[in-house]
Amino acid sequence: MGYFSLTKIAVTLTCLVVAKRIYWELTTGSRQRDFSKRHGCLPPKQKKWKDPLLGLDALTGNWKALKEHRVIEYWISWLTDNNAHTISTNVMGGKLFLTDDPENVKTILATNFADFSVGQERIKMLSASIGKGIFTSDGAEWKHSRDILRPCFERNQVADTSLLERHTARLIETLPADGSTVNLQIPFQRLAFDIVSEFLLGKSVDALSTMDKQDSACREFVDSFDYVMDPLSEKNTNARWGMLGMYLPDAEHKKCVKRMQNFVDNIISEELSSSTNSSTPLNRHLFLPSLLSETNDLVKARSELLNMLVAGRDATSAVLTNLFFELPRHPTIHARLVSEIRSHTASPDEPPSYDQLKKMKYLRAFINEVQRLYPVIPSNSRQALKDTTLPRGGGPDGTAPVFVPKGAYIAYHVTSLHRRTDIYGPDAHQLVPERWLEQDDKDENERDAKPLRPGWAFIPFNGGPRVCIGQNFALTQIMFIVVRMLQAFEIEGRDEGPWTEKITLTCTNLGGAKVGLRRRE
Ligand code: HEM
Repeated sequence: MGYFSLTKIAVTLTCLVVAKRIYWELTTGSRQRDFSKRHGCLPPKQKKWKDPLLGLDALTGNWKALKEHRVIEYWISWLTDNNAHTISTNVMGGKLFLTDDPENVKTILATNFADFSVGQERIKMLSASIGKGIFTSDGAEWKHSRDILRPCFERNQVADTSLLERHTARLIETLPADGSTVNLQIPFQRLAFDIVSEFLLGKSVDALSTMDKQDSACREFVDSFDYVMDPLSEKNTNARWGMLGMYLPDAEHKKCVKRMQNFVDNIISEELSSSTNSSTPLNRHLFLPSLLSETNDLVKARSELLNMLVAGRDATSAVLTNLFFELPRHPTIHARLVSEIRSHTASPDEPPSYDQLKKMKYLRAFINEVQRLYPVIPSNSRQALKDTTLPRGGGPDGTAPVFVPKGAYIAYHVTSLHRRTDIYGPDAHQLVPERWLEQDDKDENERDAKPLRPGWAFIPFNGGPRVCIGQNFALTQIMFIVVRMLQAFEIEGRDEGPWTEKITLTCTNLGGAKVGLRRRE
C-alpha cells in the first residue's frame, strides 16, 4: 500500500515536471526560438561538464584554480580548448556565456547597454558588504549615483596635483632608502586610500601616518576591509571549508562590515556637524557634501561612500604594484622612463604638473602595457535583462549572432581579450610599451609597425556608459607617483619568480612588488 502510494506520488511529480516543461516549450521556448530565428542566431560552441545536470565540476575546478592562483588561465582554457572566442555552458541550472570577442564586449557595454544589468549575483554579494551604491545598482538608481559623482571628476578637479604631491611626499619619506627590501604593495594601498579620501571627502584618512598604530580607526577599517574583500585569506576561518565556506555564517565578516560602517558613519557625522571645512580648497567639488545635499538617508550615504572608497583604493594600488613588479625587470624601459621624466621636468625635485604628465607618452605607454597584460579586473560579467543577442560567436565558424535568453550571464574575459595575438601581434604576451606610441613618438627603428588601434580590445577601465568614472584621476595619480618615485630613488627588483595572480575584488601580483630603494644623488 505504502509502496503503491509512493509510486503514485512519483508518477504525479513526473507528470507535473513534464507538463511544466511542455508549457514552457509552448510559451517561452517557442517565443525564444522565434526570436532567435528572426535574428539569424546559431548556437556557439558548448563547454561540456562531466556532471551534465549541474556542472558541479565547473565549480570545483574554479575553486581549485582560485586556490592555486591560476583562475585567469583556467577560464581562458574554456575558450582555447574549444578553439573559440565565444562559448556557452550550463552551470547550476543557469546559462553562462564566455567571450573575448571585442564586438560582443562592445554590444554588452555600449550598443545594447540597456539590455544588461551588472547582475543579481554581484548586487547581492557586494551589497552585503558595502551596501547599495554605484557599483551595486542598475537603472535609475545607478544613474542617480553617477550624476552625483560626475562633477568630482571633471578636468579642473583632476588637474590639481598639489594633493598628489602632499601624499606622495609622505610615502617617499616613509620608505626605507638604505637598499633594504620593501614590499610596495601595502604602502601603495595606504597612499591610494589617503589620496582618494581627500579627493572625495576633502579630508584624508591619513593611512600612511596612522596605519602602524594598532588602535587607530583607520587601521581597523583597512583590516576589516581586507578581510571582507578576500574570502580566501588565511585569516578567514571559513576558507578551510573550501567553496562551502562562502555560504557558512561568518561572525568575523559581520563584525568587519560593522566596523567599516562605523568608520564611514563617523566621517559623515563630522561632515554634517561642520558645514564648512576649512581644509577644503574652495575650488574643489567634493563628493560627500554633494551626496548629503541629495539625500537625508544616512544608510544610502554610507553605502555610496563605501562603494567609492572601494573603487578608489584597490584598483589604483593594484596597478601601481604591477608596475613596480615589472619595472626593475626591464632595465631598458626603466632607463627610457627616467630620461623622459628628466626631459619634461626642470629639476629632479620638481613635482610634475598635469600638463607635463600629459606629455610623458612613454610613461603612458608603459602604464597601458602593464594594464593590458595584467588588467586589475581580469574578467567581468553582465546579466541579460531580456531576451537579446550577441553579434558574434554562433555557428561552426563563430560568425553568426548568438541568442542570449533573459537571465543568462555573459562573462567577458579581459585578460584573454588583451592578449589576443590576432589583435596585438605575435608578441602579445610580452611587455612592449612601444606598441602604444604614435608613429612620431617612436624611435626610427620602431616606426614601420602598423599603429595599434585596439578599440574594444583594450578595456582596463571598461567602456560605455559605465566606464570607470575615476579613469582620468587614476591615470594622473599613477603617472604622478611613478614620476616622483623615479625622481627620488634608484630601484632594484627583489621579486623572484613570475607574476602570479592574487584575486580579491581586484587582481594583482601575489607577492606584491618587492624592491630595494636608494636615494638618487
Ligand atoms: C587604475 C585604477 C582603476 C582601474 C583599473 C579601474 C577600473 C574600473 C573598471 C574596470 C570599472 C567597471 C566595473 C564594472 O562596471 O563592472 C570601474 C568602475 C568604476 N570605477 Fe574605476 N578603476 C580605477 C580607479 C578608480 C578610481 C581612483 C575611482 C574613484 C576615485 C574609480 C571609480 C569607479 C567607479 C565609481 C566605478 C563605477 C562606475 C559605474 O558603474 O558607473 N575607479 N573601474
